[in-house]
Amino acid sequence: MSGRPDLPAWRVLLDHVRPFRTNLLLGGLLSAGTAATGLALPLVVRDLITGLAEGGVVTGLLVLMSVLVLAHAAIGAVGAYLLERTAESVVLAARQRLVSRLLWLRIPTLDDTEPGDLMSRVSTDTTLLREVSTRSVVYGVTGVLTLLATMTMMALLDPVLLVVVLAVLCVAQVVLGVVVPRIARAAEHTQESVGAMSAAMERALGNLRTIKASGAEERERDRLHDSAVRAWRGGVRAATWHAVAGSTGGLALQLSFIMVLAFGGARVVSGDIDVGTLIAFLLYLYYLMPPLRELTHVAGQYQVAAAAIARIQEVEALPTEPHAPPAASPRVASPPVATAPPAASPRVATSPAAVAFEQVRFRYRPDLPEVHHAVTFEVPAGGMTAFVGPSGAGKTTVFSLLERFYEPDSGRILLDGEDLADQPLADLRAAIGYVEQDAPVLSGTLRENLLVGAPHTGRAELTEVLTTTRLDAVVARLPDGLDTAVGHRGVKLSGGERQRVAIARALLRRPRLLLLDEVTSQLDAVNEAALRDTIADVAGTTTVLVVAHRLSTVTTADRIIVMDTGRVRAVGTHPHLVATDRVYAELAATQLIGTG
Ligand SMILES: Nc1ncnc2c1ncn2[C@@H]1O[C@H](COP(=O)(O)OP(=O)(O)OP(=O)(O)O)[C@@H](O)[C@H]1O
Repeated sequence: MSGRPDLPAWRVLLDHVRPFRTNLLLGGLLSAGTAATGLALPLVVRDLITGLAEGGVVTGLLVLMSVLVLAHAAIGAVGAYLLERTAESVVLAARQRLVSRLLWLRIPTLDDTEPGDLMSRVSTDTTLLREVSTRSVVYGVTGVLTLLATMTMMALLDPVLLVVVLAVLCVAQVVLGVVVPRIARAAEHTQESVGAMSAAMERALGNLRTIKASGAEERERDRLHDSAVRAWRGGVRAATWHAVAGSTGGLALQLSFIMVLAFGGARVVSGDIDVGTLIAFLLYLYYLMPPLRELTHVAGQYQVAAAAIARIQEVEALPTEPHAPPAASPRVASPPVATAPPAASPRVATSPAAVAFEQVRFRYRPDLPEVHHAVTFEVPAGGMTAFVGPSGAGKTTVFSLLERFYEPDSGRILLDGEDLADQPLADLRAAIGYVEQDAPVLSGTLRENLLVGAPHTGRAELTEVLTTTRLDAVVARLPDGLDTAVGHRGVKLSGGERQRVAIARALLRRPRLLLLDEVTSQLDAVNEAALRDTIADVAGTTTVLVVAHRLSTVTTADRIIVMDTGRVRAVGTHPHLVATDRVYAELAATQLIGTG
């Protein structure tokens, strides 16, 4: 399946339908079979009536009629089921492909998109493929075949009258040529508005507390109503053009009828054709009506689907990260822990990683100022290293670059002396435990949250991590323990509990490199001290990098890297920096932690 946005919609549609062509063909044939059994029925009825009138035995015909009725119903049901199933399968495949793409989107791409809009492409736009991918294909094909067959019969009867009909239909075609693109534009507009509405909805419901606290419900409601009205307007416009297209087709046939009557009458008078031919021709003209109506409808449907396909194609064209599962579990330290089972301790089986930045320059987007100006530092394997410095200095960016959420513009980032750019992404991320600044917790149960990155964790290991992060008391307090649902973004937990859940989640991955971004900001003094002990413990077997505003968390660090406006200003231990670095000394002084 191609994600090229320049492909015409019909090519993309064919790509979507191709995997299901056998079912589609079968469904189409069964639909034709249903029509055939339906057509055969009147003939049997005619024979039956004739047979009855002549006093003959009609048992056979009655049986045949029953079989035809049953076959008609059964074939019709199976055909409809197959077509509907195929349509659902087309939608399912499109949704699965989009989901697989969205989860591997590159973070810079995600920074520039609205999640709600992307969600509406997966849920709403894919639904629009349903109708057009099966029914419309079948009706389109049968419509064209019927049209050609009928026109052939008309040509055989009187080619001159056929030319008259075609002339009228050509005029109608010109009108349709104007109308159909307008349906497309209206559909495009509707889908965009539905996307905007989903984005606004996601923004509102995802931040309802902030909106309520800011008293902004009415403004948000107006914004949502606006999007809904825009979608409605697009829908109404599309319906209007659909109606114009439908009546143009009908009108063209009525006009053809009048023209054929006039021209045909003249040809009968002049003796070119007989009355019977004219009547047969007029009957065929009426046979044209259903396929023409179907084809006009299909053209409209196609335009709506084309708008949805364009939006789906945009997602398919978004850049994604390469994805392959991690090669193996994180690198094992030598000698491996042979005496104790691996589940006994979450943190002894891996070897710590060394990290280095070499002249790293980075900006988030080409139009934004540089965030890292030749950042250089080295962190040996093991121990704890803290990043401190004013807000906006580029500390979190160090972590984002280590996770390869973004790529540096120049310079190198090394893990154990190997350039990150040369390491498979999945392996790299498997080696890193990352606790983000706002400690995100996913909706679901506490257990799901803890095990999201390490689903095969043993009970002993989980219990140990819960104890280390002091979550055991929290779990004991919760009504369903680990199986308690934590709510959207973990709203049912306190800020400090969320931070500890995020830390436990990272520890359970047994990282070789642990990145902790502002993880003590919401902890009370007791829990902060406990976490300090945990970090010190972890730092024995894992390289721990910490971003901290509170210097109390980092005074015991093995080294502190002071960053300022995208540069490394100084590196050293707390006492060394207090004595030698003005910015650090000021930070230490303002936080009243003493300078010793
Ligand atoms: N996704 C992003 N897109 C664009 N600019 C960004 C993005 N993330 C951060 N920035 C900018 O990059 C700069 C450095 O941000 P960073 O988060 O690394 O700073 P920080 O030192 O961690 O700050 P803080 O201590 O406040 O968390 C800031 O000016 C910020 O506005």
